[in-house]
Amino acid sequence: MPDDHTLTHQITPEATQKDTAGMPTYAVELEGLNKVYKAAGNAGEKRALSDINLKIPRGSIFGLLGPNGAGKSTMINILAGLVNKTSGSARIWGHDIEKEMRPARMAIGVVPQELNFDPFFTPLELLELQAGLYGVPKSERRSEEILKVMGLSDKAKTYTRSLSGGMKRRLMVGKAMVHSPPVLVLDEPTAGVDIELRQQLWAYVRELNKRGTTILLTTHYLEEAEELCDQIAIINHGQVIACDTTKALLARIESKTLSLSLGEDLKEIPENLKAFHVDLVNPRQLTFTYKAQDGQISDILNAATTASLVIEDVTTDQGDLEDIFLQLTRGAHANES
Ligand SMILES: Nc1ncnc2c1ncn2[C@@H]1O[C@H](COP(=O)(O)OP(=O)(O)OP(=O)(O)O)[C@@H](O)[C@H]1O
Repeated sequence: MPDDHTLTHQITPEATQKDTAGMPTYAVELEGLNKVYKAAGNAGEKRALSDINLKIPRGSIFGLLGPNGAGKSTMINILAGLVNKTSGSARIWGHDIEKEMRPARMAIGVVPQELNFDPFFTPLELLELQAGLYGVPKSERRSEEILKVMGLSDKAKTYTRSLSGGMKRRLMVGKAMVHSPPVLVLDEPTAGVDIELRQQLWAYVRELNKRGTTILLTTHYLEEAEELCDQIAIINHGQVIACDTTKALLARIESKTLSLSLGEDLKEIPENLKAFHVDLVNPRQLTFTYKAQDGQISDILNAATTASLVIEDVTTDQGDLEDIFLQLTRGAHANES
């Protein structure tokens, strides 16, 4: 048996790639990707993806964010080969999902949202079965190594139904890694799990990424994307409405707020303040939203003084992805109407 380092390293993409120079710049590339679901009978069509262009850099942790029905699952299912695209192209690890179906499939592992294994199998049996489905020859299987990396060695031969929630989730990740894919897709990895378990899963994801696996994750938890992802794409109504590094996305948008607590009731926003993005939250509170990088804060305070406001307190808030998301989706709706 190889030593620990080799064991853990074996499930990484570097281990399967002999020549790192031959690796693609982008782990996943989508070009003009469209999906229209044809409904049965006369129910019409549903456009789920509209001209999606996306490049996911090799080695990144890439977040796909969007509200319910935005098209995230459709995109993932196309990559996983579970849904046929209507038009456009998708490449995984440089392989076209249609023209080079097999290498494309081998390059990706998908961890679905729902636990999808038989509770009467043991983790070891499950991984062996999955490896068989992927046609991994017995001599190349690494079930025990994977269990070790996922912290499940001592549970290798117990029924999976007796595993804790966290162990089951880790086993799902292990199952998606049996064929050593360089790209791992996690669909809502921490939906409905408690904070401690979420932290634990994040640590595993980071670890896999550090060893070279490119991670694509969908999430509703903006905090999760902010915490884990290098880059984020926000999709809404089947369209990419923003795609940037997490840092740039945070800096780019009007994400800071400045709240003024007033000593006297204010009936309406003074004329000279209307040039700013300002809300009269209640008669005693005015909230300004501004771009972090614009340095508008002194302009706002000067204007508030000119308007002779009685200011009792000033608070600022950094803003987070939730704010960005709301702004962007609001913008998208405005464009539509
Ligand atoms: N098999 C299908 N037939 C018809 N319409 C579908 C089908 N699957 C999804 N849709 C529709 O396509 C759109 C995109 O759905 P999708 O499941 O990809 O969104 P999502 O972003 O993954 O949402 P969620 O976060 O709720 O999982 C939705 O309007 C959905 O109703």
